[in-house]
Amino acid sequence: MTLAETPNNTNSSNPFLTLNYESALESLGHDYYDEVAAAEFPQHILRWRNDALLPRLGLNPQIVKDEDFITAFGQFKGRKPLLALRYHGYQFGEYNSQLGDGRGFLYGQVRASDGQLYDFGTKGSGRTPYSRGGDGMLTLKGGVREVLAAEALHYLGVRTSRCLTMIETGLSLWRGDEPSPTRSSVMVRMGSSHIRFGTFERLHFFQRPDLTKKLLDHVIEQYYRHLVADKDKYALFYAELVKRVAELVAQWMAAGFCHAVLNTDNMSITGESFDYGPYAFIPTYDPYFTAAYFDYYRRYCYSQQPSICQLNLEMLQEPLKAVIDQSNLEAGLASFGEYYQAEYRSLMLKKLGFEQLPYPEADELLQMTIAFLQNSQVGYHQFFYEMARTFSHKWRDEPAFVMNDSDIVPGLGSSTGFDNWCVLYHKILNNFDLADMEKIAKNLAVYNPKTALLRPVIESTWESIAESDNWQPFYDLVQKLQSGY
Ligand SMILES: Nc1ncnc2c1ncn2[C@@H]1O[C@H](COP(=O)(O)OP(=O)(O)OP(=O)(O)O)[C@@H](O)[C@H]1O
Ligand SMILES: [Mg+2]
Repeated sequence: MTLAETPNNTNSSNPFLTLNYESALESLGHDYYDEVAAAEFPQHILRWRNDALLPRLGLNPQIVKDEDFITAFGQFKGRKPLLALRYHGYQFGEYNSQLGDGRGFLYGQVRASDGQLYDFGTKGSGRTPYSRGGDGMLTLKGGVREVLAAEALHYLGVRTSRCLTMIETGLSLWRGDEPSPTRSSVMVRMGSSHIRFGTFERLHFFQRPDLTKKLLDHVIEQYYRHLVADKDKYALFYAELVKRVAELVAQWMAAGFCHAVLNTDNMSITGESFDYGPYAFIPTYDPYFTAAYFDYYRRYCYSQQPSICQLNLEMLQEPLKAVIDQSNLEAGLASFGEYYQAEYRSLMLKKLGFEQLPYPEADELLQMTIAFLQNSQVGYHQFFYEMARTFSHKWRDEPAFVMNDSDIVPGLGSSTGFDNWCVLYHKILNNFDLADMEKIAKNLAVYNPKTALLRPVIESTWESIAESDNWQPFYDLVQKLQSGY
Protein backbone atom coordinates (compact mmCIF):
# COMPACT_ATOMS: atom_id res chain seq x y z
CA MET A 1 0.00 0.00 0.00
CA THR A 2 1.50 3.26 -0.99
CA LEU A 3 0.53 6.61 0.33
CA ALA A 4 -0.44 8.97 -2.40
CA GLU A 5 -1.12 12.66 -2.39
CA THR A 6 -3.53 13.78 -5.04
CA PRO A 7 -2.22 14.20 -8.52
CA ASN A 8 -4.29 15.33 -11.46
CA ASN A 9 -6.44 12.58 -12.75
CA THR A 10 -8.92 12.93 -15.50
CA ASN A 11 -12.41 11.57 -15.02
CA SER A 12 -12.43 9.61 -18.21
CA SER A 13 -9.48 7.47 -17.14
CA ASN A 14 -10.76 6.82 -13.64
CA PRO A 15 -12.35 3.36 -13.62
CA PHE A 16 -14.59 4.27 -10.69
CA LEU A 17 -16.20 7.05 -12.69
CA THR A 18 -16.95 4.88 -15.68
CA LEU A 19 -18.68 2.11 -13.75
CA ASN A 20 -22.18 1.42 -14.93
CA TYR A 21 -24.03 3.34 -12.19
CA GLU A 22 -27.74 2.67 -11.82
CA SER A 23 -30.16 5.21 -10.45
CA ALA A 24 -32.51 2.79 -8.67
CA LEU A 25 -32.90 4.89 -5.55
CA GLU A 26 -32.59 8.26 -7.23
CA SER A 27 -35.48 7.36 -9.51
CA LEU A 28 -37.79 6.99 -6.49
CA GLY A 29 -37.82 10.76 -6.26
CA HIS A 30 -37.07 13.52 -3.79
CA ASP A 31 -39.30 12.22 -1.01
CA TYR A 32 -36.53 9.90 0.05
CA TYR A 33 -33.37 12.00 -0.06
CA ASP A 34 -31.71 15.39 -0.42
CA GLU A 35 -29.04 16.23 -2.92
CA VAL A 36 -25.92 17.36 -1.11
CA ALA A 37 -22.37 18.47 -1.80
CA ALA A 38 -19.30 16.74 -0.40
CA ALA A 39 -16.87 18.50 1.92
CA GLU A 40 -13.55 19.68 0.54
CA PHE A 41 -10.67 18.31 2.53
CA PRO A 42 -7.25 19.87 3.07
CA GLN A 43 -5.48 16.56 2.45
CA HIS A 44 -6.12 13.17 0.88
CA ILE A 45 -3.98 10.22 1.91
CA LEU A 46 -5.14 6.81 0.83
CA ARG A 47 -5.02 4.53 3.85
CA TRP A 48 -7.09 1.58 2.68
CA ARG A 49 -8.13 0.17 -0.65
CA ASN A 50 -10.07 -3.06 -0.59
CA ASP A 51 -8.64 -4.77 -3.63
CA ALA A 52 -10.59 -7.92 -2.78
CA LEU A 53 -13.78 -6.10 -3.83
CA LEU A 54 -12.57 -4.77 -7.16
CA PRO A 55 -13.01 -7.92 -9.26
CA ARG A 56 -16.65 -7.95 -8.15
CA LEU A 57 -16.93 -4.54 -9.79
CA GLY A 58 -15.29 -5.86 -12.92
CA LEU A 59 -12.06 -4.04 -12.09
CA ASN A 60 -8.55 -5.42 -12.13
CA PRO A 61 -6.80 -4.22 -8.93
CA GLN A 62 -3.56 -3.90 -10.85
CA ILE A 63 -4.89 -1.23 -13.13
CA VAL A 64 -6.73 0.76 -10.47
CA LYS A 65 -4.39 3.45 -9.19
CA ASP A 66 -4.35 4.92 -5.70
CA GLU A 67 -5.18 8.28 -7.24
CA ASP A 68 -8.33 6.78 -8.74
CA PHE A 69 -9.58 6.06 -5.23
CA ILE A 70 -8.64 9.56 -4.12
CA THR A 71 -10.28 11.51 -6.93
CA ALA A 72 -13.45 9.42 -6.78
CA PHE A 73 -13.87 8.90 -3.05
CA GLY A 74 -11.82 11.65 -1.39
CA GLN A 75 -12.47 14.53 -3.77
CA PHE A 76 -15.77 13.26 -5.15
CA LYS A 77 -14.96 14.57 -8.59
CA GLY A 78 -17.27 13.83 -11.47
CA ARG A 79 -20.15 12.14 -9.74
CA LYS A 80 -23.62 13.53 -9.19
CA PRO A 81 -26.13 13.54 -7.59
CA LEU A 82 -24.85 12.72 -4.11
CA LEU A 83 -27.90 11.78 -2.04
CA ALA A 84 -28.24 12.18 1.72
CA LEU A 85 -30.87 9.58 2.53
CA ARG A 86 -33.75 10.44 4.83
CA TYR A 87 -34.56 8.20 7.75
CA HIS A 88 -35.67 8.18 11.37
CA GLY A 89 -35.24 5.49 13.97
CA TYR A 90 -35.70 4.17 17.48
CA GLN A 91 -32.50 4.95 19.37
CA PHE A 92 -32.18 3.15 22.70
CA GLY A 93 -35.95 2.75 22.62
CA GLU A 94 -36.79 6.41 21.96
CA TYR A 95 -38.12 7.55 18.61
CA ASN A 96 -35.83 10.08 16.93
CA SER A 97 -37.27 12.06 14.03
CA GLN A 98 -34.09 14.14 13.64
CA LEU A 99 -32.00 11.53 11.84
CA GLY A 100 -30.93 10.96 8.25
CA ASP A 101 -27.49 10.78 6.63
CA GLY A 102 -25.80 13.43 8.75
CA ARG A 103 -22.23 12.65 7.70
CA GLY A 104 -22.67 10.55 4.60
CA PHE A 105 -24.48 10.14 1.33
CA LEU A 106 -25.26 7.59 -1.31
CA TYR A 107 -22.43 8.03 -3.80
CA GLY A 108 -23.81 5.62 -6.35
CA GLN A 109 -25.28 2.19 -6.99
CA VAL A 110 -23.56 -0.47 -9.01
CA ARG A 111 -24.53 -3.97 -10.07
CA ALA A 112 -21.69 -6.32 -9.18
CA SER A 113 -20.62 -9.49 -10.94
CA ASP A 114 -23.00 -11.50 -8.70
CA GLY A 115 -25.90 -9.63 -10.32
CA GLN A 116 -26.79 -7.82 -7.07
CA LEU A 117 -27.14 -4.08 -6.73
CA TYR A 118 -24.67 -2.52 -4.26
CA ASP A 119 -24.57 0.92 -2.70
CA PHE A 120 -21.43 2.96 -2.31
CA GLY A 121 -22.22 4.93 0.84
CA THR A 122 -19.88 7.45 2.41
CA LYS A 123 -19.14 8.17 6.05
CA GLY A 124 -17.36 11.35 7.09
CA SER A 125 -17.98 13.24 3.83
CA GLY A 126 -19.30 16.48 5.31
CA ARG A 127 -22.38 18.14 6.65
CA THR A 128 -25.88 17.58 5.29
CA PRO A 129 -29.36 18.82 6.28
CA TYR A 130 -29.32 15.98 8.87
CA SER A 131 -26.06 16.83 10.64
CA ARG A 132 -27.77 18.63 13.51
CA GLY A 133 -24.89 19.90 15.68
CA GLY A 134 -22.37 17.47 14.20
CA ASP A 135 -19.36 18.25 12.02
CA GLY A 136 -20.22 15.66 9.36
CA MET A 137 -16.86 13.97 9.84
CA LEU A 138 -15.48 10.56 10.76
CA THR A 139 -12.40 10.14 12.91
CA LEU A 140 -9.47 8.24 11.46
CA LYS A 141 -9.74 5.76 14.30
CA GLY A 142 -13.44 5.34 13.52
CA GLY A 143 -12.53 4.58 9.90
CA VAL A 144 -9.83 2.11 10.93
CA ARG A 145 -12.21 0.37 13.31
CA GLU A 146 -14.98 0.04 10.69
CA VAL A 147 -12.59 -1.39 8.07
CA LEU A 148 -11.34 -3.96 10.57
CA ALA A 149 -14.79 -5.00 11.81
CA ALA A 150 -16.17 -5.48 8.32
CA GLU A 151 -13.21 -7.55 7.15
CA ALA A 152 -13.15 -9.65 10.33
CA LEU A 153 -16.87 -10.36 10.15
CA HIS A 154 -16.85 -11.09 6.44
CA TYR A 155 -14.14 -13.68 6.80
CA LEU A 156 -15.96 -15.19 9.80
CA GLY A 157 -18.93 -15.79 7.51
CA VAL A 158 -21.14 -12.93 8.71
CA ARG A 159 -23.32 -11.21 6.10
CA THR A 160 -21.81 -7.75 6.22
CA SER A 161 -21.11 -4.59 4.29
CA ARG A 162 -17.41 -4.00 3.50
CA CYS A 163 -15.30 -0.88 3.26
CA LEU A 164 -14.17 -0.16 -0.26
CA THR A 165 -11.72 2.56 0.75
CA MET A 166 -10.69 4.85 3.58
CA ILE A 167 -8.86 8.11 3.02
CA GLU A 168 -7.25 10.32 5.65
CA THR A 169 -8.47 13.88 5.17
CA GLY A 170 -6.18 16.12 7.22
CA LEU A 171 -8.67 17.69 9.63
CA SER A 172 -8.44 17.91 13.40
CA LEU A 173 -11.62 16.71 15.06
CA TRP A 174 -12.87 17.00 18.61
CA ARG A 175 -14.55 14.00 20.14
CA GLY A 176 -15.56 13.16 23.68
CA ASP A 177 -14.54 9.53 23.31
CA GLU A 178 -11.10 9.94 21.71
CA PRO A 179 -8.09 11.97 22.84
CA SER A 180 -8.62 15.19 20.88
CA PRO A 181 -7.79 16.79 18.57
CA THR A 182 -7.91 13.58 16.60
CA ARG A 183 -7.31 12.80 12.92
CA SER A 184 -10.08 12.57 10.29
CA SER A 185 -11.02 10.20 7.49
CA VAL A 186 -13.65 9.56 4.89
CA MET A 187 -14.75 6.00 4.33
CA VAL A 188 -16.74 4.50 1.47
CA ARG A 189 -18.72 1.43 2.24
CA MET A 190 -19.99 -1.12 -0.24
CA GLY A 191 -23.18 -2.66 1.05
CA SER A 192 -26.31 -4.29 -0.24
CA SER A 193 -28.47 -1.26 0.63
CA HIS A 194 -28.57 1.78 2.89
CA ILE A 195 -32.34 1.53 3.25
CA ARG A 196 -32.90 1.07 6.95
CA PHE A 197 -35.83 0.01 9.12
CA GLY A 198 -35.82 3.70 10.06
CA THR A 199 -36.37 4.69 6.41
CA PHE A 200 -39.81 3.06 6.66
CA GLU A 201 -40.40 4.40 10.16
CA ARG A 202 -39.99 7.95 8.87
CA LEU A 203 -42.66 7.39 6.21
CA HIS A 204 -45.03 6.12 8.87
CA PHE A 205 -44.23 9.16 11.04
CA PHE A 206 -45.31 11.43 8.18
CA GLN A 207 -48.33 9.19 7.51
CA ARG A 208 -47.38 8.41 3.93
CA PRO A 209 -48.60 4.87 3.13
CA ASP A 210 -48.21 5.71 -0.56
CA LEU A 211 -44.48 6.32 -0.12
CA THR A 212 -44.18 3.23 2.07
CA LYS A 213 -45.65 1.06 -0.65
CA LYS A 214 -43.45 2.62 -3.31
CA LEU A 215 -40.34 2.00 -1.22
CA LEU A 216 -41.39 -1.53 -0.37
CA ASP A 217 -41.95 -2.34 -4.05
CA HIS A 218 -38.48 -0.97 -4.74
CA VAL A 219 -36.94 -3.09 -1.97
CA ILE A 220 -38.63 -6.25 -3.22
CA GLU A 221 -37.69 -5.55 -6.81
CA GLN A 222 -34.06 -4.92 -6.01
CA TYR A 223 -33.29 -7.09 -2.98
CA TYR A 224 -35.98 -9.79 -2.90
CA ARG A 225 -36.23 -10.22 -6.62
CA HIS A 226 -37.36 -13.84 -6.54
CA LEU A 227 -40.59 -12.66 -4.86
CA VAL A 228 -41.59 -10.02 -7.39
CA ALA A 229 -44.08 -12.14 -9.31
CA ASP A 230 -45.56 -13.86 -6.27
CA LYS A 231 -49.07 -12.80 -5.32
CA ASP A 232 -48.06 -12.98 -1.64
CA LYS A 233 -44.88 -11.03 -2.22
CA TYR A 234 -45.38 -8.56 0.67
CA ALA A 235 -46.01 -11.22 3.31
CA LEU A 236 -43.17 -13.32 1.91
CA PHE A 237 -40.83 -10.33 1.94
CA TYR A 238 -41.38 -9.77 5.65
CA ALA A 239 -41.06 -13.49 6.44
CA GLU A 240 -37.75 -13.57 4.57
CA LEU A 241 -36.48 -10.41 6.25
CA VAL A 242 -37.23 -12.05 9.61
CA LYS A 243 -35.20 -15.08 8.53
CA ARG A 244 -32.29 -13.00 7.25
CA VAL A 245 -32.13 -10.93 10.45
CA ALA A 246 -32.44 -14.00 12.69
CA GLU A 247 -29.59 -15.65 10.83
CA LEU A 248 -27.49 -12.51 10.93
CA VAL A 249 -27.82 -12.26 14.71
CA ALA A 250 -26.92 -15.93 15.04
CA GLN A 251 -23.81 -15.21 12.96
CA TRP A 252 -22.83 -12.35 15.30
CA MET A 253 -23.43 -14.49 18.37
CA ALA A 254 -21.35 -17.41 17.12
CA ALA A 255 -18.59 -15.00 16.06
CA GLY A 256 -18.67 -13.52 19.58
CA PHE A 257 -19.56 -10.11 18.19
CA CYS A 258 -21.39 -7.36 19.98
CA HIS A 259 -22.63 -4.70 17.54
CA ALA A 260 -23.25 -2.17 20.30
CA VAL A 261 -25.80 0.17 18.70
CA LEU A 262 -28.77 -1.81 17.43
CA ASN A 263 -30.98 1.21 16.84
CA THR A 264 -33.46 0.81 14.00
CA ASP A 265 -31.50 3.30 11.88
CA ASN A 266 -28.66 0.77 11.97
CA MET A 267 -30.79 -2.16 10.79
CA SER A 268 -30.70 -2.80 7.04
CA ILE A 269 -33.82 -3.80 5.14
CA THR A 270 -31.75 -6.45 3.37
CA GLY A 271 -30.69 -8.10 6.63
CA GLU A 272 -27.06 -7.16 6.20
CA SER A 273 -24.84 -6.02 9.06
CA PHE A 274 -23.32 -2.52 8.91
CA ASP A 275 -22.30 0.58 10.90
CA TYR A 276 -19.41 -0.51 13.09
CA GLY A 277 -19.01 2.16 15.75
CA PRO A 278 -18.31 1.15 19.34
CA TYR A 279 -18.62 -2.60 18.59
CA ALA A 280 -16.46 -5.22 20.30
CA PHE A 281 -15.73 -8.90 20.06
CA ILE A 282 -16.35 -10.54 23.45
CA PRO A 283 -13.14 -11.43 25.28
CA THR A 284 -14.93 -14.14 27.32
CA TYR A 285 -18.46 -15.49 27.32
CA ASP A 286 -20.29 -12.89 29.38
CA PRO A 287 -23.98 -12.49 28.51
CA TYR A 288 -23.94 -8.94 29.90
CA PHE A 289 -20.90 -7.81 27.97
CA THR A 290 -21.78 -4.34 26.67
CA ALA A 291 -19.67 -2.68 24.01
CA ALA A 292 -20.85 0.95 24.07
CA TYR A 293 -19.82 2.94 27.13
CA PHE A 294 -23.00 5.01 26.77
CA ASP A 295 -25.29 1.96 26.88
CA TYR A 296 -25.93 2.47 30.60
CA TYR A 297 -28.76 -0.07 30.88
CA ARG A 298 -27.01 -2.75 28.80
CA ARG A 299 -29.86 -2.59 26.29
CA TYR A 300 -27.61 -3.86 23.49
CA CYS A 301 -25.41 -6.23 25.51
CA TYR A 302 -24.16 -9.42 23.88
CA SER A 303 -26.97 -11.76 24.94
CA GLN A 304 -29.74 -9.21 24.26
CA GLN A 305 -28.94 -9.02 20.55
CA PRO A 306 -31.45 -11.68 19.39
CA SER A 307 -34.35 -10.25 21.39
CA ILE A 308 -33.52 -6.66 20.44
CA CYS A 309 -33.42 -7.52 16.74
CA GLN A 310 -36.71 -9.36 17.14
CA LEU A 311 -38.15 -6.27 18.82
CA ASN A 312 -36.84 -4.07 15.99
CA LEU A 313 -38.56 -6.35 13.50
CA GLU A 314 -41.75 -6.06 15.52
CA MET A 315 -41.57 -2.27 15.53
CA LEU A 316 -41.06 -2.34 11.78
CA GLN A 317 -44.53 -3.86 11.52
CA GLU A 318 -46.01 -0.47 12.34
CA PRO A 319 -45.01 1.17 9.04
CA LEU A 320 -45.37 -2.06 7.07
CA LYS A 321 -49.01 -2.38 8.17
CA ALA A 322 -49.75 0.18 5.48
CA VAL A 323 -49.11 -2.59 2.95
CA ILE A 324 -48.99 -5.96 4.73
CA ASP A 325 -51.79 -7.59 6.77
CA GLN A 326 -51.20 -7.68 10.50
CA SER A 327 -51.83 -11.44 10.55
CA ASN A 328 -49.11 -12.01 7.95
CA LEU A 329 -46.69 -9.82 9.87
CA GLU A 330 -47.35 -11.72 13.07
CA ALA A 331 -47.01 -15.08 11.34
CA GLY A 332 -43.71 -13.93 9.81
CA LEU A 333 -42.23 -12.84 13.09
CA ALA A 334 -43.34 -16.01 14.88
CA SER A 335 -40.56 -17.95 13.16
CA PHE A 336 -37.74 -15.69 14.40
CA GLY A 337 -36.75 -17.92 17.34
CA GLU A 338 -36.73 -21.07 15.25
CA TYR A 339 -34.55 -19.51 12.53
CA TYR A 340 -32.21 -18.06 15.10
CA GLN A 341 -31.79 -21.32 17.02
CA ALA A 342 -31.25 -23.37 13.87
CA GLU A 343 -28.53 -21.05 12.54
CA TYR A 344 -26.84 -20.60 15.92
CA ARG A 345 -26.79 -24.34 16.56
CA SER A 346 -25.38 -25.02 13.12
CA LEU A 347 -22.63 -22.40 13.42
CA MET A 348 -21.60 -23.41 16.93
CA LEU A 349 -21.45 -27.07 15.96
CA LYS A 350 -19.11 -26.11 13.14
CA LYS A 351 -16.91 -24.23 15.60
CA LEU A 352 -16.86 -27.47 17.62
CA GLY A 353 -15.84 -29.41 14.51
CA PHE A 354 -19.12 -30.96 13.42
CA GLU A 355 -21.22 -30.58 10.30
CA GLN A 356 -24.14 -31.90 12.28
CA LEU A 357 -25.05 -34.00 15.28
CA PRO A 358 -28.31 -35.62 16.35
CA TYR A 359 -30.49 -33.07 18.19
CA PRO A 360 -30.28 -34.17 21.81
CA GLU A 361 -26.52 -34.53 21.59
CA ALA A 362 -26.09 -31.26 19.72
CA ASP A 363 -28.09 -29.34 22.29
CA GLU A 364 -26.35 -31.03 25.20
CA LEU A 365 -22.95 -30.21 23.76
CA LEU A 366 -23.88 -26.61 23.06
CA GLN A 367 -25.35 -26.05 26.50
CA MET A 368 -22.35 -27.62 28.18
CA THR A 369 -19.91 -25.64 26.05
CA ILE A 370 -21.61 -22.31 26.80
CA ALA A 371 -21.93 -23.13 30.52
CA PHE A 372 -18.25 -24.03 30.67
CA LEU A 373 -17.16 -20.92 28.75
CA GLN A 374 -19.24 -18.77 31.08
CA ASN A 375 -18.11 -20.46 34.31
CA SER A 376 -14.44 -20.56 33.42
CA GLN A 377 -14.23 -17.15 31.71
CA VAL A 378 -11.60 -18.68 29.47
CA GLY A 379 -11.06 -16.61 26.31
CA TYR A 380 -13.98 -17.25 23.92
CA HIS A 381 -11.93 -17.10 20.74
CA GLN A 382 -8.87 -18.58 22.40
CA PHE A 383 -10.79 -21.67 23.52
CA PHE A 384 -11.99 -22.53 20.02
CA TYR A 385 -8.63 -21.74 18.50
CA GLU A 386 -6.94 -24.01 21.05
CA MET A 387 -9.35 -26.79 20.11
CA ALA A 388 -8.32 -26.34 16.49
CA ARG A 389 -4.61 -26.09 17.29
CA THR A 390 -4.39 -29.14 19.53
CA PHE A 391 -7.02 -31.46 18.04
CA SER A 392 -5.87 -35.04 17.81
CA HIS A 393 -7.57 -38.33 17.00
CA LYS A 394 -6.18 -39.47 20.36
CA TRP A 395 -8.97 -37.47 21.99
CA ARG A 396 -11.13 -40.50 21.16
CA ASP A 397 -9.09 -42.72 23.48
CA GLU A 398 -9.60 -41.03 26.86
CA PRO A 399 -11.59 -38.00 28.09
CA ALA A 400 -8.42 -36.90 29.84
CA PHE A 401 -6.67 -36.58 26.47
CA VAL A 402 -9.16 -33.98 25.21
CA MET A 403 -7.32 -30.68 24.89
CA ASN A 404 -4.57 -31.91 27.20
CA ASP A 405 -1.93 -30.28 25.03
CA SER A 406 -3.63 -26.93 25.23
CA ASP A 407 -2.15 -23.95 27.01
CA ILE A 408 -5.46 -23.10 28.61
CA VAL A 409 -6.20 -26.41 30.31
CA PRO A 410 -3.96 -26.03 33.39
CA GLY A 411 -6.05 -24.29 35.99
CA LEU A 412 -9.42 -25.32 34.60
CA GLY A 413 -10.85 -27.15 37.60
CA SER A 414 -13.79 -29.51 37.43
CA SER A 415 -15.96 -26.78 38.98
CA THR A 416 -15.93 -24.97 35.63
CA GLY A 417 -17.58 -27.94 33.96
CA PHE A 418 -14.49 -28.58 31.85
CA ASP A 419 -14.06 -32.20 32.96
CA ASN A 420 -17.66 -33.03 32.13
CA TRP A 421 -17.32 -31.23 28.83
CA CYS A 422 -14.29 -33.42 27.98
CA VAL A 423 -16.24 -36.55 28.84
CA LEU A 424 -19.07 -35.51 26.51
CA TYR A 425 -16.77 -34.41 23.68
CA HIS A 426 -14.86 -37.69 23.95
CA LYS A 427 -18.13 -39.64 23.83
CA ILE A 428 -19.32 -37.76 20.75
CA LEU A 429 -16.01 -38.31 18.96
CA ASN A 430 -16.44 -42.02 19.50
CA ASN A 431 -19.66 -41.91 17.46
CA PHE A 432 -17.48 -41.08 14.46
CA ASP A 433 -15.05 -43.25 12.54
CA LEU A 434 -11.36 -42.64 12.73
CA ALA A 435 -11.57 -41.54 9.10
CA ASP A 436 -13.89 -38.66 10.12
CA MET A 437 -11.27 -37.11 12.39
CA GLU A 438 -9.63 -35.30 9.51
CA LYS A 439 -12.88 -33.59 8.60
CA ILE A 440 -13.40 -32.54 12.20
CA ALA A 441 -9.87 -31.16 12.38
CA LYS A 442 -10.50 -29.24 9.18
CA ASN A 443 -13.76 -27.73 10.45
CA LEU A 444 -12.07 -26.68 13.66
CA ALA A 445 -9.32 -24.97 11.67
CA VAL A 446 -11.65 -23.26 9.21
CA TYR A 447 -14.16 -21.92 11.71
CA ASN A 448 -11.75 -20.87 14.46
CA PRO A 449 -9.05 -18.55 13.13
CA LYS A 450 -6.11 -17.64 15.31
CA THR A 451 -6.51 -13.90 15.04
CA ALA A 452 -9.42 -12.44 16.95
CA LEU A 453 -10.21 -8.76 16.62
CA LEU A 454 -10.23 -8.16 20.35
CA ARG A 455 -10.01 -4.63 21.68
CA PRO A 456 -6.35 -4.81 22.76
CA VAL A 457 -5.46 -5.93 19.21
CA ILE A 458 -7.27 -2.95 17.71
CA GLU A 459 -5.81 -0.57 20.26
CA SER A 460 -2.22 -1.68 19.69
CA THR A 461 -2.73 -1.37 15.92
CA TRP A 462 -4.13 2.11 16.43
CA GLU A 463 -1.26 3.04 18.78
CA SER A 464 1.27 2.43 16.01
CA ILE A 465 -0.70 4.75 13.75
CA ALA A 466 -1.30 7.41 16.39
CA GLU A 467 2.22 7.43 17.80
CA SER A 468 4.45 6.87 14.81
CA ASP A 469 2.15 6.89 11.76
CA ASN A 470 3.17 3.29 11.26
CA TRP A 471 0.42 1.60 9.23
CA GLN A 472 2.15 -1.73 8.77
CA PRO A 473 0.52 -3.41 11.82
CA PHE A 474 -2.89 -2.36 10.42
CA TYR A 475 -2.16 -3.88 7.00
CA ASP A 476 -0.71 -6.99 8.65
CA LEU A 477 -3.81 -7.34 10.80
CA VAL A 478 -6.18 -7.02 7.82
CA GLN A 479 -4.10 -9.60 6.00
CA LYS A 480 -4.40 -12.01 8.92
CA LEU A 481 -8.15 -11.48 9.16
CA GLN A 482 -8.56 -12.03 5.43
CA SER A 483 -6.45 -15.17 5.33
CA GLY A 484 -8.10 -16.73 8.40
CA TYR A 485 -4.69 -16.97 10.04
N1 LIG B 1 -20.07 13.76 13.25
C1 LIG B 1 -21.33 13.75 12.84
N2 LIG B 1 -21.84 14.79 12.17
C2 LIG B 1 -23.11 14.79 11.74
N3 LIG B 1 -23.97 13.79 11.96
C3 LIG B 1 -23.53 12.71 12.64
C4 LIG B 1 -22.19 12.63 13.12
N4 LIG B 1 -22.06 11.46 13.75
C5 LIG B 1 -23.23 10.83 13.66
N5 LIG B 1 -24.13 11.59 13.00
C6 LIG B 1 -25.51 11.25 12.71
O1 LIG B 1 -26.10 10.69 13.88
C7 LIG B 1 -26.94 9.59 13.54
C8 LIG B 1 -26.50 8.33 14.24
O2 LIG B 1 -25.16 8.10 13.94
P1 LIG B 1 -24.56 6.70 13.68
O3 LIG B 1 -23.19 6.74 14.22
O4 LIG B 1 -25.45 5.57 14.02
O5 LIG B 1 -24.61 6.70 12.06
P2 LIG B 1 -23.40 6.82 11.19
O6 LIG B 1 -22.50 5.88 11.84
O7 LIG B 1 -22.97 8.20 11.02
O8 LIG B 1 -23.79 6.29 9.77
P3 LIG B 1 -24.10 4.80 9.30
O9 LIG B 1 -25.29 4.36 10.07
O10 LIG B 1 -24.35 4.95 7.85
O11 LIG B 1 -22.90 3.96 9.60
C9 LIG B 1 -26.92 9.51 12.04
O12 LIG B 1 -28.00 10.24 11.57
C10 LIG B 1 -25.62 10.15 11.68
O13 LIG B 1 -25.64 10.69 10.37
MG1 LIG C 1 -25.70 4.60 11.97
